[in-house]
Amino acid sequence: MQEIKVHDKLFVPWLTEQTITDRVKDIAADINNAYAGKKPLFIGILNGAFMFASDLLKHITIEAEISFIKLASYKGMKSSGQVVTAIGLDVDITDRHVIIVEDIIDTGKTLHQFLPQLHNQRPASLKTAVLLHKPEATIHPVDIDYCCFSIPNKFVVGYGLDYNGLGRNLPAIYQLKD
Ligand SMILES: O=P(O)(O)OC[C@H]1O[C@H](OP(=O)(O)OP(=O)(O)O)[C@H](O)[C@@H]1O
Ligand code: HPA
Repeated sequence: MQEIKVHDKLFVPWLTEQTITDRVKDIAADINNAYAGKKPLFIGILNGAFMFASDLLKHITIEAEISFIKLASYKGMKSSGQVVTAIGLDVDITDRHVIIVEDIIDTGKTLHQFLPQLHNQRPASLKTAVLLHKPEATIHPVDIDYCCFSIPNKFVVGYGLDYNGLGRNLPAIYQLKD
């Protein structure tokens, strides 16, 4: 894999497509074991989680449902501090076993704000499956139940994650070059 340019910035390879696939399969197997017979409802957070949610669900072999909501807060490489719900939830989650599918926990602001709103709707259980976590950047605590990769506090693109709209279609993950 070679370094790439997205808008004005250079990015270096960080996680290959194969590395991601292997780990996503492991997480799916853990969820299959934990949720057999519970018909979980996966909720993917758009836009960033579209690729992770798609690949994860391909390896879910138990009965399950998926829906999506759209939350957004990032402008360029910075959190705007405001989490906006652009498309809301169209399913009743009361008494359901809910698994939130998110591409990245960075500052933690997005899920820290959103999870209590879901708790209020009284799901039977509420857990999180996250592709990437930046522990050094997380200042708003979030419980992560299934985490694919802990990564350093550097901006990343690819596999659903963007820099100002570009890079989401890359099948691997790249890190901002120093
Ligand atoms: O932990 P945080 O600091 O809140 O960052 C994580 C959030 O930021 C990104 O969303 P963004 O607002 O960029 O929207 P997008 O998913 O449409 O790219 C990402 O998809 C997470 O939802
Ligand atoms: O490192 C990141 N890359 C892309 N989008 C993001 N949203 C939060 N952190 C990131």
